[in-house]
Amino acid sequence: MKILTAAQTRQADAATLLAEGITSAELMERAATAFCHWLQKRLPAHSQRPMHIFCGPGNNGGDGLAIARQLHEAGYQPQVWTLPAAQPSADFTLNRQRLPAGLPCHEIQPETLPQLPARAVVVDALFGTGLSRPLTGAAAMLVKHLNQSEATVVAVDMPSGLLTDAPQSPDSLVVRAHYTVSFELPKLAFLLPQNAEFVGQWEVLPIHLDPTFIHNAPVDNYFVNDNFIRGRLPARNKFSHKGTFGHALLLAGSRGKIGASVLAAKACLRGGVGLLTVRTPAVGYPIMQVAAPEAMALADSATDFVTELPDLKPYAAVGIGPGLGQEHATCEVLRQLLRKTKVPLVLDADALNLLGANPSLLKLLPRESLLTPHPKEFERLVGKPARDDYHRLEQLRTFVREHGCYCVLKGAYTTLAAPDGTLYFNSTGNPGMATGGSGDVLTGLLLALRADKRLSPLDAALLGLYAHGRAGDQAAQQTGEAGLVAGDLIRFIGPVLQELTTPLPGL
Ligand SMILES: NC(=O)C1=CN([C@@H]2O[C@H](COP(=O)(O)OP(=O)(O)OC[C@H]3O[C@@H](n4cnc5c(N)ncnc54)[C@H](O)[C@@H]3O)[C@@H](O)[C@H]2O)[C@@H](O)CC1
Ligand SMILES: Nc1ncnc2c1ncn2[C@@H]1O[C@H](COP(=O)(O)OP(=O)(O)O)[C@@H](O)[C@H]1O
Ligand SMILES: [K+]
Repeated sequence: MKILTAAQTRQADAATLLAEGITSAELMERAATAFCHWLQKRLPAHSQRPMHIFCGPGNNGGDGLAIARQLHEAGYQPQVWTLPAAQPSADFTLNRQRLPAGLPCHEIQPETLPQLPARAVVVDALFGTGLSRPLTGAAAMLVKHLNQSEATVVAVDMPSGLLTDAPQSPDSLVVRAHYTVSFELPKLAFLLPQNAEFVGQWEVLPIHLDPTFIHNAPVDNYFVNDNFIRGRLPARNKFSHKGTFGHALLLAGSRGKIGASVLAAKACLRGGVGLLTVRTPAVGYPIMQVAAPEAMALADSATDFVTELPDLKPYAAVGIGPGLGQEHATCEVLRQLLRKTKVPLVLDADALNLLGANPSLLKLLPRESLLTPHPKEFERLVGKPARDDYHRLEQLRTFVREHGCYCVLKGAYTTLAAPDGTLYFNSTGNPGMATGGSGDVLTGLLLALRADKRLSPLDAALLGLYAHGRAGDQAAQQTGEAGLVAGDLIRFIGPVLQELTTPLPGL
């Protein structure tokens, strides 16, 4: 799914009007109907909860007025409030005129702000994608009032005051919505942690914007949902053998962190790798042999950490990092690996910390390597903290372009950056996965997919992220989010990959 900018969203609206030969008011009606269906499913007309719809002067306010009319027709009894405005938009004016006489509509004045008890439902239709500057005056006062109330707030398209694809100044007022109901495609603002307190739980409803426009729109950002992943994982050929899916090498573990290497190894095996060899410090050798008998273990001559790089000839991909530690000798293993490898690399955890601490190593990074930092590891890699989430995304684009690599910034909506700077925001996963070892599982899974020669680097990374999150979602259904541990993810990897496998064409 593409993520359009605010400007592209306007163009998509215009293209739709042209392609379908409809008026902007008709498109607005479509958005309002979609919103009302959403609300009606959750809040029946007979609930008797007081409802206040706040409308701005533009088309977001126009949406609010059309929503008020439609809800009124469906038996709700909303109160409508409009901001004083010199030049409301044409569709605002049209929908203001279309409000039925029996529907109360007031202009907002400081002294007439309505009481908003906890039972009240507020529809925020003040500003959407057309916001061009921080809120001031009556709008600012109203947003303060909404945010101080305990009412349930549902934002139309955007929480008012939030910019669609750029940070607003830190002291700007933004509505804190519990729900944001948007149209057609997700907005970049919804995907960033710093906006979570405003956006709340969000949803996108289809309003059938022109598919040709969307198809042709050049974008820097994609939202990775089920449709976007379908068709990327080919079915296994009947005559495939273990060589088809590659022999992976994993360098992981140190005393006290052998568990990380076990989690990564098991995830790699469940990810469909043909063969797996794990280089482990001597202390991990018996553990690995017992915990993951399907993997071959190569014991290092050192007891507590990895000091030797095996001969790389047999391997189709190499993963390094989980539980590795940052000993000097281990750093030298990483240096040799970066110098010698001719196959895809997956780098995680301490391998990334070593890269961050030794800039000379970063220069050796082979092109198309896949790095999987969480935000702190990413900060160490680039050497300076991000000003905010938008700046971090810019740092991410710069980093992948400079190093010709793929980089996965982990978190909710884990973000994959491709070497050309395109960003892919993953849609699966849940906060139950914020637990030690989830990242090790991801590394193992990505290693398996990078060893599979049938997959491009981009498809391997996208599939890995999506399947990892979906395994987390399925695991959490059984364990609950709090009860989820990283090991639970592993047994769902196989079934999830099966679900994502492209079936034979139907007859
Ligand atoms: N046009 C269409 O065909 C559709 C538009 N839709 C709605 O239209 C919205 C976009 O409408 P608009 O482009 O009119 O934009 P908005 O309604 O978001 O706001 C624009 C208006 O607010 C003013 N404004 C911007 N920032 C302000 C500020 N800080 N303080 C005071 N005034 C400010 C502008 O001068 C303009 O009058 C979308 O978010 C969506 O809700 C939907 O109905 C879908 C279809
Ligand atoms: N709130 C969340 N929503 C979705 N996924 C999450 C969330 N929190 C963490 N995750 C996922 O869990 C994994 C955690 O990885 P990481 O931070 O490296 O942990 P560890 O080092 O303990 O393995 C990442 O893949 C991340 O995307
Ligand atoms: K809004």
